[in-house]
Amino acid sequence: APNAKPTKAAQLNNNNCQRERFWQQQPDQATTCPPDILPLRGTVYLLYDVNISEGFNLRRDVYIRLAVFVRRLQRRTKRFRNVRLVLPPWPRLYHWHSQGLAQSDLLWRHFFDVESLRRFAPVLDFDEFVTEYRQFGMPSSPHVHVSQVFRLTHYEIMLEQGVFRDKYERATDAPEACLNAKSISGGPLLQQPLLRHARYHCVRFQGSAGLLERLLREAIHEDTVGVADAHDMRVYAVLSAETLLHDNWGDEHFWLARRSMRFAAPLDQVADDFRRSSLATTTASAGVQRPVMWELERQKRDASGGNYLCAHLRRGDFVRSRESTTPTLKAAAQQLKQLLRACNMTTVFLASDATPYELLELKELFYRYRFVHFTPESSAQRQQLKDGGVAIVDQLVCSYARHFVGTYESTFTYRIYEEREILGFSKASTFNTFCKALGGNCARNAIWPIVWPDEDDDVDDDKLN
Ligand SMILES: C[C@@H]1O[C@H](OP(=O)(O)OP(=O)(O)OC[C@H]2O[C@@H](n3cnc4c(=O)[nH]c(N)nc43)[C@H](O)[C@@H]2O)[C@@H](O)[C@H](O)[C@@H]1O
Repeated sequence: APNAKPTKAAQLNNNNCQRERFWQQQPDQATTCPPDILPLRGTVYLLYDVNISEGFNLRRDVYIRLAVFVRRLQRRTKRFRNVRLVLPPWPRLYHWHSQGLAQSDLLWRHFFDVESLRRFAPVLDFDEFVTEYRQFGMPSSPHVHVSQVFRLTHYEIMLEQGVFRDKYERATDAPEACLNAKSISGGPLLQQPLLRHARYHCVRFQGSAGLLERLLREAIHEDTVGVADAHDMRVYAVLSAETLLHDNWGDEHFWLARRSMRFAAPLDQVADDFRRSSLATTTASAGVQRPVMWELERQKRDASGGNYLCAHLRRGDFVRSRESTTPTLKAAAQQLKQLLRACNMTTVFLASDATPYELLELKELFYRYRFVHFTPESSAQRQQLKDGGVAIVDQLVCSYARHFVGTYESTFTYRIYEEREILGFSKASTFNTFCKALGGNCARNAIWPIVWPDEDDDVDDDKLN
């Protein structure tokens, strides 16, 4: 009968079919799914979290470690064909000082273009994961059940007879802070009260993300011994994921993942508008490449940039904890003026976490120049961007500058270097570092240039086994 309620099985099958189409990115192919479509069985959801004290830009790097790992896992091994990396909601970070903004539990799509991430690796924003879990797993359960949680911690001694070996072990004799699940973050797993976990392990871990494959296989094996449907859905979580190293730092896979990290369109728009109105710069006039999709980017080194110098001057905790390498405001201004003269420019854009008082002081030091700084134009815009979004706008404005200088050992600066590498600037205009004092012989940041895939290389040549 046409109005009969679909059976539970048919409903589930249809759900599975819709999910399959979602992942194949063919949403419009058919209005109804064939009834005999195979459900997406054996999905493994990998949740992860990063130590609460880590900042935004290190977290971006940890994402790349996991995205490269999960993409490779999915492409290479049948068991993990349906692996999904779940993006951890952003907790309120230590550096997000502004009051009166809703700054905890932010989804990744607030900052990043998740569809773009998804074209590199199978990732889900947290709410998408919960929806999938409910639809295809346990529709009636109020909680999401994580089978096993692995909290990573370092070995006390890293070298064995002078050799660094990749290894891990479940630790029963680790410090209390690791062993005690309750002390993870002083709250629920990933700060998400709806997550419930069964087994919790403290794991000494040393090595790259690739080593997680063995850990996951062991966990799946333990969970499926004697279970009727060994290919049921599974959820695992890795905590303190910053412990993982890159499988191969700076190779073409790293850079594909990095290029797929496009910012959310509304943030891009704010940066675009600001560059146009305050710095008379557009994508075209800066001669940078920004095709709609990152897959269309090509090797390039001739971007000219807008007619301004950008400085990322890290203050805040750096002033105290990195006193020996962080310049005073006066020393920073001296170095910038020297650069302005050398580049024959009169405008400086400053990205900084400086206090309003420090900004005023800096502005005075540039009285003969044009000193530009981004602040949201209204309280509504501040509410929309939040502290994390304002920082991204700063990074985007610096990425389009003719010349850039950043702060020693700041991951915020490193992400700007990377963005400029993708946009096509010369290395000389990008990899520059403030010294403690003008004319000093100082340590500089490392230069890690972009690696483009060979035109003939198939970077997706991983084989299923
Ligand atoms: C050594 C480590 O350095 C790490 O900092 P570092 O790598 O610079 O970079 P991040 O880890 O991103 O942390 C710095 C945070 O401070 C704010 N911030 C820094 N510079 C700017 C800027 O130019 N504009 C705006 N709007 N905001 C800025 C922003 O919230 C950013 O995420 C710290 O996270 C760690 O706690 C530790 O101190």
